[in-house]
Amino acid sequence: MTTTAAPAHARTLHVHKGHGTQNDFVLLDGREPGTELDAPLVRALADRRSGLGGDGVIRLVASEALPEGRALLADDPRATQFMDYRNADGSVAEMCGNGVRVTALLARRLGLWDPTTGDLVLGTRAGVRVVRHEPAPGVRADGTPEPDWYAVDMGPWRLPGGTGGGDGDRPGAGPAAAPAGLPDARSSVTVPGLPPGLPGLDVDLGNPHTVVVLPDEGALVAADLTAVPLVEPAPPAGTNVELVLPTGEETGADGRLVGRARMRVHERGVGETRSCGTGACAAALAVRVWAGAGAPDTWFVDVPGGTVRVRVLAGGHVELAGPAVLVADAVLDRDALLA
Ligand SMILES: N[C@@H](CCC[C@H](N)C(=O)O)C(=O)O
Repeated sequence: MTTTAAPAHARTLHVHKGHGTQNDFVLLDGREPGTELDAPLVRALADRRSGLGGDGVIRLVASEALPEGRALLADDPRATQFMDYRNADGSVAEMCGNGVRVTALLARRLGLWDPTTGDLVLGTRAGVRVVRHEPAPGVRADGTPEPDWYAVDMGPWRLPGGTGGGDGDRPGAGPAAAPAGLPDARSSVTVPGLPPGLPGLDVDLGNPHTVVVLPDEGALVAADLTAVPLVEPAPPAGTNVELVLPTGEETGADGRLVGRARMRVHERGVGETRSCGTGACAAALAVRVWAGAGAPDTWFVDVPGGTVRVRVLAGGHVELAGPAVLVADAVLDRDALLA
């Protein structure tokens, strides 16, 4: 006699879909049953043909539900919520800058965060991240407001050798737009469409990045990011590769210098995406390091999906700000999704 085991999970799965500058995510409310993530479920949700589609999948979950969350809570009892982030290929990543903003918006929608009462303190595998709400920066041509922005203290950044952020890490290696022969280059990066073996600077934002500064727009357009770039020596846990083109500096409203750069990115575990928040931070930091003394502390980074702002903060931290948007609530057929 055979018996039919009861399904381990409900046959439906309630999810949310959102993006930050078109870096898009499927999000789940960890309070709902059956939302524990594993690689097959993540891949199915992120699939753009047979699933809902996304660059990553995020579960907003009580920190006490995960070992990584419990470890954070011991150090910072404010971090009661945790961003469990996975790349589209099912791999676990330490951090996602755009994802933090969209997770903050989800926490707000779910009534788990009220920005009028204070900042959101969110646990991640890279540590605690503090999120501040910024009102919509402007209105669109049709008069409707742009989406609200969220500014995230992304914590400390690190260059090769474990050095932290700060002025002491700016050797003044020369103009940002002239990367050849930079003494800070620690990796050699080969991307189809570009000359082989370009110098790349490794920047740690909690997750790994390798930044290549390009000389002109032609190179930015010509780069073929359909395949994983070759980075040598091979980073042990892989890396996200940013191609960045500094496009100018201007004086901001407060009289301080503001830099601007364009970026394309190949994300570890995903492929080319239309934005990467940690990548934008890495790109701005690399350009600033290479530009040397007097380079701006604030950068606007233009990506295919929009614009984010990166600010170097005192104490070796960096801040990422940009929009967050939720576009859908959906109920999926779990069996069909995983079939
Ligand atoms: N899109 C994210 C980064 C996501 C993780 C990355 N692919 C990795 O594996 O490190 C961002 O906005 O930072």
